[in-house]
Amino acid sequence: MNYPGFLRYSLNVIGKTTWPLIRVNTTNSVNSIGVKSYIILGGVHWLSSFHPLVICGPSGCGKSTLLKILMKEYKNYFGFTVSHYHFVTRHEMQQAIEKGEFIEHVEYSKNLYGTSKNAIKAVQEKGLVCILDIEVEGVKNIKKTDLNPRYIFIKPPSMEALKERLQKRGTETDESINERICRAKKELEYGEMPGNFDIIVLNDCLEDAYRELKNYLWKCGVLGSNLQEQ
Ligand SMILES: Nc1ncnc2c1ncn2[C@@H]1O[C@H](COP(=O)(O)OP(=O)(O)OP(=O)(O)O)[C@@H](O)[C@H]1O
Repeated sequence: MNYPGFLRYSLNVIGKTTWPLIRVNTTNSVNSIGVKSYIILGGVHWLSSFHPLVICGPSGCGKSTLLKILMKEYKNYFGFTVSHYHFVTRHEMQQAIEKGEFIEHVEYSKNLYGTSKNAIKAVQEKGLVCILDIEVEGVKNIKKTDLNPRYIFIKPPSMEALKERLQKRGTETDESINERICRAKKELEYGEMPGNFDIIVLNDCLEDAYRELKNYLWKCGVLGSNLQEQ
């Protein structure tokens, strides 16, 4: 069983030093001398300082699908915050934006969407890695802040495949699909520009895409090195 957020500490584990943070899974982990437990040598750091993850990609590329699998496999690691429409009046939201309460915000179809600092903080205070599923414009805004997340771009195999996925999902009208496809072209341009994202995951075969995403999360330390051994 994975420790819930508050119990996930940064530890120095016998036989190896893990940094900056590891997640301990006592039931399955065996350390270098074959003992199924850990001794805490280092200090305790809350995971709240951990880099958030920004996940971005054209509508229909499979962001939610991949995140659902990730959150199912690592139940107590991630907290989700979407760039959401706030159920307040437009005026109230504008005031909050002016006060600097939002880390990013964008306007689509005359609605304001945004991710508030409080929403991120609430996830981090639970000791979870905060996942932000946001649009390209939101990514651009986040890049101006000191949030310092890992940037992940999910890319569809082709425009045709993207359109087919949106049609099959059955959530959009023809008009909305066309709007999304139009927007996708610009988003792909931005997503594929070198330096804009830490990783571009091609979501053609879902299994391969998930493996690539997970490998990256291991590589950048979001998923702890001790878990890798299990
Ligand atoms: N690799 C894949 N192969 C085929 N279909 C896929 C694949 N990944 C996701 N899908 C399907 O494509 C559709 C769109 O996926 P999903 O809803 O996850 O996209 P999204 O990027 O989260 O979209 P939005 O930004 O609009 O929320 C879903 O019906 C999903 O089941």
